[in-house]
Amino acid sequence: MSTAPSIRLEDLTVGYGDTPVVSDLNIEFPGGKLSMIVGGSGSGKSTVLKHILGLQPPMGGRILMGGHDLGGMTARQAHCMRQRTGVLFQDGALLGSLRLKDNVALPLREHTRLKEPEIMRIVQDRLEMVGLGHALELFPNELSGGMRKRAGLARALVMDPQVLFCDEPTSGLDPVLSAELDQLLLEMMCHFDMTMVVVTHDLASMRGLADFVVILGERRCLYQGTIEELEKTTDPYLRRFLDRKAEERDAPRLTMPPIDPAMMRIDCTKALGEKISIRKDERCSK
Ligand SMILES: Nc1ncnc2c1ncn2[C@@H]1O[C@H](COP(=O)(O)OP(=O)(O)OP(=O)(O)O)[C@@H](O)[C@H]1O
Repeated sequence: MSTAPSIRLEDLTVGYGDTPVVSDLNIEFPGGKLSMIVGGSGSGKSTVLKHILGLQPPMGGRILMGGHDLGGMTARQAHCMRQRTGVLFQDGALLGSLRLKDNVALPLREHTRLKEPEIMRIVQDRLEMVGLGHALELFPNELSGGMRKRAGLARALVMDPQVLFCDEPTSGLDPVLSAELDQLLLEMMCHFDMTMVVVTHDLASMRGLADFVVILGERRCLYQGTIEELEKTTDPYLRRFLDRKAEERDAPRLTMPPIDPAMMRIDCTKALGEKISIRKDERCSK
């Protein structure tokens, strides 16, 4: 049974200035599952993600993570929430002046009191998980596009997140690398008990990965539910999304201890209550 938080959008309207991009979203991304937001270019996928990440205030409605209203949080609660949230940006968002090991270590140095040897152990561990155990000393410009994405994933996972957001993780990758990254995301879902929300254009990824799908278009939510239900739809607009071969979902089971809560700078269990706390067990419970 997953302890990862659900993310609920209630009557959410998002946009810029006075112009709504997507209106009246009522969606619950289930806790411990992998959800995908898809839709045509300009349908508002990134805008919705930006709002869930708290980078923009909503025009209306609210966003709840694990039952906590993001709009009503204290600064301390918001800090804790961010600490438990990983984000994989399209290009990995690595700092060019830092070696890979230091890019991945950044959140641990910022948010924990862990000593350097322990930080390096975790960094090495995460980089090995994404297949970059050999690349600690490299700078971002010495990595391929696929490696940069995997490095960004290692950094997004270094704080043992309960929620991971990915913005177009397979963009710019060829089909083989895309499939490898999909497989890696599945492995990470298994390894970390977390809620993952992925924005994508990639229908093969959607079919291969998603437990829950949201399709945006015409300034609203056109579909929310499972892939299985989506496959049965006769809606002409939605049928356009359904023209690629499904991929096998088969994630290996991995194990690794989480970061000791005593090593966190702020006790988020106290700040956020029981609903959002550092997990101690229940790996791969799905
Ligand atoms: N910072 C901004 N200010 C004003 N309008 C914006 C801003 N960012 C995006 N938009 C507009 O919001 C709408 C939705 O854009 P958004 O990037 O969310 O779509 P998307 O579905 O992610 O598109 P794509 O798949 O092409 O990345 C577009 O009409 C875009 O022009």
